[in-house]
Amino acid sequence: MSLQNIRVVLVNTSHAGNIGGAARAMKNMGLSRLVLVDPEDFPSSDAVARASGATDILDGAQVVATLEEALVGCTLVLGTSARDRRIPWPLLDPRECATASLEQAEQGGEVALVFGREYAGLTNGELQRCHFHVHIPSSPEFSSLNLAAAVQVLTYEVRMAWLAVQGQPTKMEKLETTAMLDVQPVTADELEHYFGHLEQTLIEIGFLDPAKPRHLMPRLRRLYGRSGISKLEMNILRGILTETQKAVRGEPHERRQE
Ligand SMILES: C[S@@+](CC[C@H](N)C(=O)[O-])C[C@H]1O[C@@H](n2cnc3c(N)ncnc32)[C@H](O)[C@@H]1O
Repeated sequence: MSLQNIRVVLVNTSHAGNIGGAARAMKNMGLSRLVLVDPEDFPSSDAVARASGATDILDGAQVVATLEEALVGCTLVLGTSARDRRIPWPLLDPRECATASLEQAEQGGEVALVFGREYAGLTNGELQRCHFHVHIPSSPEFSSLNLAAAVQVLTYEVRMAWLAVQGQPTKMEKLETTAMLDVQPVTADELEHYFGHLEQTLIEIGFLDPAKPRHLMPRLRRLYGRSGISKLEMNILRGILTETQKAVRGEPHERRQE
């Protein structure tokens, strides 16, 4: 499972809440290996609170004293930065970063996604330890994301790349039964039954005179034909017709509960 070869490294984080937020983001996206370089406040109840259930990631986090220790065994190191640095460096966007990470991990390599301090980011020395720099293309006027939000963006891209490699869908496939009915179009025969029901009801309420039908039904057919009606919508319309018929016939009817 290649995602296990990708670690998230947080360098010298000040706010424990951001560690929790990063853990939550990682777990949401299927990543599990968190490495903390010299965190200011960890373990911490703030981290647990922000992790919102991703406490297994916090419990399993490796705490080390230096970035060198965090990068032991890594064959690809990607350092994130909110701003341009003085020395130009090979730069990837988050999508390219995810593809490169997955390719490396699929080949059995070890990948580190490195994130900097809340107030100062990564130092130039730390960035120079990275093979590539990654910049999230945020607004140039306000380019710095919250640390946990930056982790979320990169891990999301990793997940999308991973799903593509696995051939797994990125859309929810199994809809609830009601939701299925809401998107499934009605068939021609269901529509025919509906038109029969509609015509009968229009006659019963006195809106359609079968002796002089004019062009009412063809016009209504044209109207419904344009609407791309779903099975659920058809069920609602059929229910309205049934209740209308009961009302004109003086039969008792049930109040509909939505
Ligand atoms: C709050 S930012 C640090 C901002 C810091 N003033 C700086 O100039 O780098 C904390 C960390 O989030 C990540 N980050 C925030 N915005 C980012 C962006 N637009 N692109 C890439 N990483 C970003 C980086 O890891 C950064 O070190």
